Amino acid sequence: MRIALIAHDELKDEMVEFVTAHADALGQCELVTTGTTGKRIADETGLAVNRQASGPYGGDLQIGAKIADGAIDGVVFLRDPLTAQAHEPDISALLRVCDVKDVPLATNVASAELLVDGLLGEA
Ligand SMILES: O=C(CO)COP(=O)(O)O
Repeated sequence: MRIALIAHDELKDEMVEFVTAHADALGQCELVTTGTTGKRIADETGLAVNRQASGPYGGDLQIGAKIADGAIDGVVFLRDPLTAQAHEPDISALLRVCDVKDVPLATNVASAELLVDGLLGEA
């Protein structure tokens, strides 16, 4: 399975916590991340990640392109619902292409648990 992991700054601690809790299952996957999220995950969980650019510098679009290519099976995108992002158009494009390609997308930890359970057979 190829899983994309992305978190806005206020949610990065939650992302590291989530990945740590599911390290066995996620460790079997190819993990694709945006830049800073991936650095946190790699440094703090030891899992290997394929880091793209940071979100504000095109990382969301790079992951969106992989989704368009059929190269991603599921996306966990812990979005900050309380902070405006300068690269909101890129974020919208990523969310949209998930719907276009019918790729499972979780935007909070509760749904991310279900996504991991559904795709990887673990909650
Ligand atoms: O901004 C992001 C997603 O929109 C995440 O990017 P970083 O992981 O580089 O912080």
